[in-house]
Amino acid sequence: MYVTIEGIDTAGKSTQIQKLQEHFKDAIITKEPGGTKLGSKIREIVLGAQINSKKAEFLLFLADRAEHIQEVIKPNISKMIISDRSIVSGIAYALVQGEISETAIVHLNRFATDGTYPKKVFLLKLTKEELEFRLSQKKLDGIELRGVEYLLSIQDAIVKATELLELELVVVDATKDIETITKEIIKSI
Ligand SMILES: Nc1ncnc2c1ncn2[C@@H]1O[C@H](COP(=O)(O)OP(=O)(O)O)[C@@H](O)[C@H]1O
Ligand SMILES: Cc1cn([C@H]2C[C@H](O)[C@@H](COP(=O)(O)OP(=O)(O)O)O2)c(=O)[nH]c1=O
Repeated sequence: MYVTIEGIDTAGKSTQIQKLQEHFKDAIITKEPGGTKLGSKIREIVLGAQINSKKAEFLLFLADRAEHIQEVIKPNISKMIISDRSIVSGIAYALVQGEISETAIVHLNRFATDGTYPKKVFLLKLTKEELEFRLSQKKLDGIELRGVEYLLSIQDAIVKATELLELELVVVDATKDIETITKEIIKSI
């Protein structure tokens, strides 16, 4: 089963992926952007904050996604795959960005993935207060520098993205302690 862990920056995705890896020893653990050789190069470019064109940024994420689906997801689709982000983030960030129409965003993402979507989406949901606290604790990258309100609107857009793709969504309270969250996810998988 292909599942994805979604959430805004600092929601605890990497932390949970690490815990899930300890539990599901045979699972394929992967991520977007950066789950392939090409993807790690694209990741450096998109997070480097030197892109001016929003369309260029969107297309780079799509290129990362197409390579990831072909090289990692499709060959392992019968196994347990746990991904840190997916098409769901791709659609959510692009919806909030607002320069590309909803129809084009969904259509181009379907093109990039050949319609290979996660079976289950876990959203690690943060409150504004906890997001502010966690951001204050880390060095921010280009996307995170866009601010708290921006990230909270992404969180809502993640829910919208799962509706547009008709995916099963499990909302998890990301302010709970790490072990409780891991248990909730494992129970639901
Ligand atoms: N459930 C939690 N409660 C408190 N702090 C957490 C929790 N999960 C993660 N963190 C902390 O929040 C920060 C961001 O976590 P991380 O897993 O890197 O998030 P993401 O991968 O979503 O950006 C880290 O400092 C991490 O230790
Ligand atoms: C997958 C994807 C991520 N993003 C953004 C979300 C994140 O801010 C950034 C990289 O994601 P991520 O690797 O989760 O960053 P971090 O480890 O700092 O949490 O790219 C998009 O804008 N579009 C996309 O399609």
